[in-house]
Amino acid sequence: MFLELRQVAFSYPQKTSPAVIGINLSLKKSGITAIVGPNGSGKSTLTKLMLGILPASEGQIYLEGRNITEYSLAEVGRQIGYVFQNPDLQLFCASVAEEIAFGLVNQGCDVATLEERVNFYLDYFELAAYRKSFPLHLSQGEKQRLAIAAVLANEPEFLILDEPTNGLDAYRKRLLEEYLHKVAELGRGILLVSHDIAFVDRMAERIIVLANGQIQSDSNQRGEGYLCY
Ligand SMILES: Nc1ncnc2c1ncn2[C@@H]1O[C@H](COP(=O)(O)OP(=O)(O)OP(=O)(O)O)[C@@H](O)[C@H]1O
Repeated sequence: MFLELRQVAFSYPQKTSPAVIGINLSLKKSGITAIVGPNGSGKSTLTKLMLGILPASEGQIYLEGRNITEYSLAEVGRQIGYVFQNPDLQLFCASVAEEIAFGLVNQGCDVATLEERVNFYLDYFELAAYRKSFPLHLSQGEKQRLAIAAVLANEPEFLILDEPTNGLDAYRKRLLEEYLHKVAELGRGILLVSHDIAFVDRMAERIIVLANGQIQSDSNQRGEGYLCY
């Protein structure tokens, strides 16, 4: 298993009830899984636990068989690409092109590959006209596309995307879907957190429903009303 959670719970300080509790979950390295559930059901908290951003209050989380507490955040980041729910928290470079190049430069990517990849992602996500712009001056949908492009450009083995369709119009959503399907076809794993039921319906082969911090259902089956939460 790529990720394994055993009896995981997490409580935010000064909160009386836990944000997530009793989570047992295994994720393979391939395939598209979605986590859905009402506001405040613990979806983002769960993804932050999987990334080691938050420490579990109870239970264990294993990444490729090793306890997540044994990894640095940078080590987890090399294995799991994470698109934040709010792109403003993710974007920090001086220009759009630098934002896409940042992870690749850190990986020691050679100049020719770097240029090719940055140009590819600028083109695919229709950001080429903004390559020299300051990322935080883009529109919400452009920022969202940039945040996604910057993570995809690193070509991580596994991707976690928190509300990736936020701010995207129907056409850009379709482009994202096509790209994520291609990523999945390459054998890489994708975990989507989303309220966008039509998007989840088209993308995910496994759907985990969270309610009150607990897994309410976890299914590959698509029975009638499976997404009514
Ligand atoms: N930094 C924080 N400090 C205190 N409580 C928090 C914090 N972040 C989240 N919570 C609480 O933890 C619970 C789970 O929140 P979380 O953001 O994980 O839910 P979610 O399912 O992702 O919600 P949404 O669909 O609105 O994004 C909620 O009750 C929320 O108020």
